[in-house]
Amino acid sequence: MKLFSLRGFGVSYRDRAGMHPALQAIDLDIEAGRHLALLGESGSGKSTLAAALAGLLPSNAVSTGRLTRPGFASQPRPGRDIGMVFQDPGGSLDPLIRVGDQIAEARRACRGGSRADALALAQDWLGRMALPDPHAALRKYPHQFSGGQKQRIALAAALVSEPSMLIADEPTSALDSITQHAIVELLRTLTAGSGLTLIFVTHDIALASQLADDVAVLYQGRLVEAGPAERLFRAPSHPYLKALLATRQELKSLEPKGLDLENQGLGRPRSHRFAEIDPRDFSVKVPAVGEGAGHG
Ligand SMILES: Nc1ncnc2c1ncn2[C@@H]1O[C@H](COP(=O)(O)OP(=O)(O)OP(=O)(O)O)[C@@H](O)[C@H]1O
Ligand code: NI
Repeated sequence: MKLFSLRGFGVSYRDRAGMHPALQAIDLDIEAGRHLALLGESGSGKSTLAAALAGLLPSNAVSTGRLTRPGFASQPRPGRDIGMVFQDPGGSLDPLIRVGDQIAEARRACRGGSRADALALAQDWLGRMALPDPHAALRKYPHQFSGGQKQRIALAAALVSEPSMLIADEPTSALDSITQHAIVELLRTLTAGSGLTLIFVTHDIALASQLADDVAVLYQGRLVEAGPAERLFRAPSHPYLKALLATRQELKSLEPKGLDLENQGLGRPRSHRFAEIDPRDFSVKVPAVGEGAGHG
């Protein structure tokens, strides 16, 4: 089943100087239950496309062409039908509200129920997100957690209302690479077989390969490549994707051998979908900022 269908879709942003196209002539279908990575460099239009799908374009955005949502009975409601997580956990979390209350209120706003039940669910979700001591976490504030932990909390708040779809806009790009891969791996295992449709925005091809069924590549506001991840990574046709993959090869050849972080128990991803695109090729960095090193 198609959740979204875009034909000749475009978005421009209006300012005093005029209209600035951010997306042009996008033809794309998004299937329910699939994991789509939106890949592209900074400014290529990824967040604009994610916002358009969520129905959250800012007021100075003007869209053209067609965007239909055949998979939704009515206009999907952000929060209830579509969960969102952003790069900055501040975009998803309120610094002044206890973590438990935030997640519980997200649940109640969408699904009702008692506060006690919602808090129990909040604790449950924090546990699924592998947050240490989920019970104690309920009473803490966001600043008492590390960046990686905050993103786990933001994910719990987005998923607690059981949306049919999650849009994650570079949810890990502010984190160190080991934490990034740990969170993406968590997202992959949590969503595997759940039927949840995932749109994962990233400029990181290694992260994309870790969880995507399908990949859509944006370049300067245009969709230059889209299809099953396996095929695209094996046989890229657009020069931009080819260049990205070539960079990966160069990094690989520069990399010192024998840095086996996995055996040092540093939370490296356990499995990867594509042997040829191994996230580990990118992620050998000094693991100074570890997950679990909270600030509080
Ligand atoms: N609210 C806005 N008002 C005006 N222009 C915008 C707005 N949001 C984005 N743009 C412009 O639209 C273009 C696409 O931006 P967008 O944020 O969608 O790209 P992106 O691929 O998500 O980039 P990044 O990886 O840096 O997040 C850019 O030129 C950007 O400056
Ligand atoms: Ni963006």
